[in-house]
Amino acid sequence: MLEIKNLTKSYEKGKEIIKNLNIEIKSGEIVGFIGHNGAGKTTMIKCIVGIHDFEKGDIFIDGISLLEDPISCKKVMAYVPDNPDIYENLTGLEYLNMVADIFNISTEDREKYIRKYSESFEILNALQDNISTYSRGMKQKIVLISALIHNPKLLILDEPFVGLDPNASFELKKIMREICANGGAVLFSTHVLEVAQNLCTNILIIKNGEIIAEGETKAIIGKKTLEEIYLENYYVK
Ligand SMILES: Nc1ncnc2c1ncn2[C@@H]1O[C@H](COP(=O)(O)OP(=O)(O)OP(=O)(O)O)[C@@H](O)[C@H]1O
Repeated sequence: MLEIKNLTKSYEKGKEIIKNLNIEIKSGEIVGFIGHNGAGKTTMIKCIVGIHDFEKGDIFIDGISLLEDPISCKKVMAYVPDNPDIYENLTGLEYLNMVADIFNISTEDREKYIRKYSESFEILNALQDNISTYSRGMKQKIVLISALIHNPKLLILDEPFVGLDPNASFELKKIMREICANGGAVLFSTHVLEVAQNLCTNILIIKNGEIIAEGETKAIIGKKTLEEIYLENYYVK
C-alpha cells in the first residue's frame, strides 16, 4: 500500500533530515510511527503526502509513483496534519462540502459519510456553525471527517490523538481498524506509546532520520511494554 524507496530529504544543503529511508506498509496494517522530537516523523509524513519534495528516492502509493503521478496518489490517500488549521470563515459543513467537491464525491456519498462520521465524532449539531467558533478538538474532528470523506485506502495522520476527547479517540481507533479490515492501511505518528502498543499491528521507530526498528508490534515488544523497549534501546540522551 505504501512503499518508500531510498528516500533522502534535506531542508538545507548537506544536512540530511531523512537518510536513505526504506519502508513498506502492507494493506491491513496499522503502523505506529514513533521517535524522539526532531527525529524526522513530520518531515517523512510530509514527503509521503506530497507537501515536501525530496532529493533522492521515490514513494509508491498503492503501486503508483508519487513522482510520476502525484494526483492519482492523492486520490487514494488522506492526510491529517498535527495542526488543524482550516478556513475559519466557513461553516463545518461548507468546509466538508468543499473537500467533497475537490474529490468529486457524489451527493449521496458525501451525505452518507458526513452523517456517519459527524455522528461518530459527535459534531453533527455544530456543522452549521462557523469554524472560527470551534474549539481545537472540534476543528480536528472536521479535519478527520474531511480526510475520511473520500474513503481513502491509505490514511496518514500526524499525532492524531492529541486534543481529541476520549469518545473521539475511541471512534478514531475503530475507524482505523475498519479501514484496515477493508484492505487499506494506516500510518500515524505518536508519542503515546500505550496507544501504539495497543492499537498498532506494526511499529516503526525513527532516530535522527534513520529507521532503527520496524516490524510487528508483538515481535518488537516480546513480553515487555513498548515503553520499556523504547527506553532501553532507543532513548536519545
Ligand atoms: N521547514 C523546515 N525547515 C528547516 N528545518 C526543518 C523544517 N521542518 C523541520 N525541520 C527540522 O527537521 C528535523 C526533523 O523535524 P520533524 O518536524 O520532522 O521532526 P518530528 O520527528 O516530527 O518531531 P516532533 O516529535 O517534535 O514533532 C528537525 O531538526 C527540525 O528542526
